[in-house]
Amino acid sequence: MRTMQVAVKDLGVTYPISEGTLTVIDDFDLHVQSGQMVCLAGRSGSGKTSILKALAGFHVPTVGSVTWNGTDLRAMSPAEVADLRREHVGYMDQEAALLPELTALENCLVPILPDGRQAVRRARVRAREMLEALGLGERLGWRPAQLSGGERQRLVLARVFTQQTPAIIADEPTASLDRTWADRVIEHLRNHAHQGGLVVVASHDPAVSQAANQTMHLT
Ligand SMILES: Nc1ncnc2c1ncn2[C@@H]1O[C@H](COP(=O)(O)OP(=O)(O)OP(=O)(O)O)[C@@H](O)[C@H]1O
Repeated sequence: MRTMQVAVKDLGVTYPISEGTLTVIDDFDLHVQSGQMVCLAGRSGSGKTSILKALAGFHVPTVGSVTWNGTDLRAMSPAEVADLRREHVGYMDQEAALLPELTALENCLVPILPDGRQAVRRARVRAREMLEALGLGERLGWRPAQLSGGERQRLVLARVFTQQTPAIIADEPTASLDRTWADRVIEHLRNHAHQGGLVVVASHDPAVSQAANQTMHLT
């Protein structure tokens, strides 16, 4: 697995609002490398998702920098950032953007499509394994609307693991899961780090924090 490291330096996140700007994150620093799982904890609205989105390059920081393996995201074109996410930094969203017309198995293969037929064939085997491991073996041909909230969340996780990116960024990956499934998902994320992956998770779940090497509490 490719070695990854991410350095966040003096990060500031602001949003334009009708009264001017809202500063959500100010002067935030973080350093994570392969083999580590880091948890971002803190009250709702403290800015966890904003940090994860900056890490994944969904918005370029106005203040400070995010650097993956020595390359500042600001020096990368939008296409290069998209490639970074597809090949190296898998992102699992709270809103779980799944394509409604595609089955669970097909949804897992979407990020692999640009890699061509052979890669998709290989990924199909991996996708099945991940879906089975996450309790969706009987749901391979089902569409997202036919799944429960917790099943959809596990499907998004299966998709991220199918991508086999060395880094995984996950936003509240256990939020819709019961304790048993939440613990299994945490185990998968921890194993990814143990096997040399890099994991950053935003979570309210104390079990995620316990499994992580480091927890940063946002206020
Ligand atoms: N696009 C936006 N425009 C304006 N304000 C925003 C925008 N996105 C987020 N915010 C505000 O930024 C703050 C931080 O939001 P963020 O989603 O990062 O918090 P969070 O810690 O992940 O919250 P939660 O635990 O509830 O998911 C919130 O007060 C939110 O209202």
